[in-house]
Amino acid sequence: MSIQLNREPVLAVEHLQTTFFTDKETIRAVDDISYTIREGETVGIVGESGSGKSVTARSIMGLVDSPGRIMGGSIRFSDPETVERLAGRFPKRTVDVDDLRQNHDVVTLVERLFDDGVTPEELTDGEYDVHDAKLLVREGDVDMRRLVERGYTTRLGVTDEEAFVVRDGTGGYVEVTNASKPALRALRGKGIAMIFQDPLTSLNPVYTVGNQIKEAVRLHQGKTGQAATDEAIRLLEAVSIPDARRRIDEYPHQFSGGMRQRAVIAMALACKPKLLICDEPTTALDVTIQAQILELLDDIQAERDLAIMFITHDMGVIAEVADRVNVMYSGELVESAPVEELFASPKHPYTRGLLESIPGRNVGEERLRTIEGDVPTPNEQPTYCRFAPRCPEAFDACDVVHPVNVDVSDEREHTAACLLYPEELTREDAVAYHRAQGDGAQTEVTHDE
Ligand SMILES: Nc1ncnc2c1ncn2[C@@H]1O[C@H](COP(=O)(O)OP(=O)(O)OP(=O)(O)O)[C@@H](O)[C@H]1O
Ligand code: NI
Repeated sequence: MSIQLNREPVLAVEHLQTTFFTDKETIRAVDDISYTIREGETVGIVGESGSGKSVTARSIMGLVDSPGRIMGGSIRFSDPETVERLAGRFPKRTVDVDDLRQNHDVVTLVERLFDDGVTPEELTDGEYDVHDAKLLVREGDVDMRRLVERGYTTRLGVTDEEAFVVRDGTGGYVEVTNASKPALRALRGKGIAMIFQDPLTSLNPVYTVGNQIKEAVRLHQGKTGQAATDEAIRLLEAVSIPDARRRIDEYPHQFSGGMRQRAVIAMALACKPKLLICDEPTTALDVTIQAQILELLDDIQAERDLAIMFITHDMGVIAEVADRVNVMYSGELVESAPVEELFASPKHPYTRGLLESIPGRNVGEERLRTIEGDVPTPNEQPTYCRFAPRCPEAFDACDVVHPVNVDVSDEREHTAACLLYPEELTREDAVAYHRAQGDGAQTEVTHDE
């Protein structure tokens, strides 16, 4: 647990939008969310039930199935080893930006795009007409990387199907939202691993714990026989399972809840992931075991430089594990800050509400204060604040203007999406600011269709 602001993000989520189309309704479970996770950093995702935490995680793992669909945005995973591995396996879906720069002229390519029906608005986020867009291209403000990032490789005639591995001199990334099913399978486990609340979803009851860990070791480290057994024992010891040599031959039902979760962590580690997503991994466990598991994750992280995305609705757990916290509400990210900053100076009324409901926080208070009401299901593109109906500080504009994330402190990287900010503006100016920003975003979403 240490803040590493100077390091490169290993995961960058931008304008992610994941929607479920059920018979009854459309649920915008993840509605335009952006954030990054750096190497060795733990990012906590917190919010009440139904706020979209798990759907965010499943989107990153490429595990969103019908009736769900990723409707927009990007998820870039920048682990160099994964990029090279997938580039090797999927050469036809890989582009090298340096190669493109050497062998193509960006002006010609963009003109071809325009001929092909791409509008200058699409290319410049709605800001410029053809003439100005061409000028931007000629002046070098639109470069090859940008074209590739916008997902134009097919239309440029560079690949037959949209590329999902992008390489260039500064490194590269895998674009999860474009990845094929086989690529997603190759990404999971070894690149990004996930631990769920219920360890039984990851353990098969008919095989011994040892066999399951050995299988992961075989798949991801290529070890077999005695070498695999030794590695499995080593992993079980690494997650502090006592008497590992004997317990390796036991079945999941012979393990306690805490021990099962440890075994699942051992399985995840066998894959040597770069990013570990933990979706409420300790919620079902008692407090002592929970604390042990959190400590274990902390040790493992320090040892392996793992990036961790930790989902929980428990602010107390967040305080213990996270370097940075993202607060989600009804599909949206409403506040993001380094953990100390968030606890010392929460800005969004929702975050304040969550903090007030932590047991033992308000000394002398008898009843635990909770925020009244429930998280609304996000059914439509919001033209208002989704928290307003429950917000103690709501005012008229909250019903008609959608708040965007704005910087709320001099501290680095603290944002909140609330019409009360930026604090230095008058309320009227702040509202006007959010309204203007929101209009911009709306145009962009339409063009991303
Ligand atoms: N397979 C699905 N089909 C339809 N709707 C879904 C599906 N999965 C999730 N949703 C909806 O997406 C929204 C967000 O759900 P999500 O599971 O991400 O919430 P969460 O923040 O993880 O909550 P919890 O703390 O209860 O786990 C909810 O409204 C949920 O009903
Ligand atoms: Ni969940």
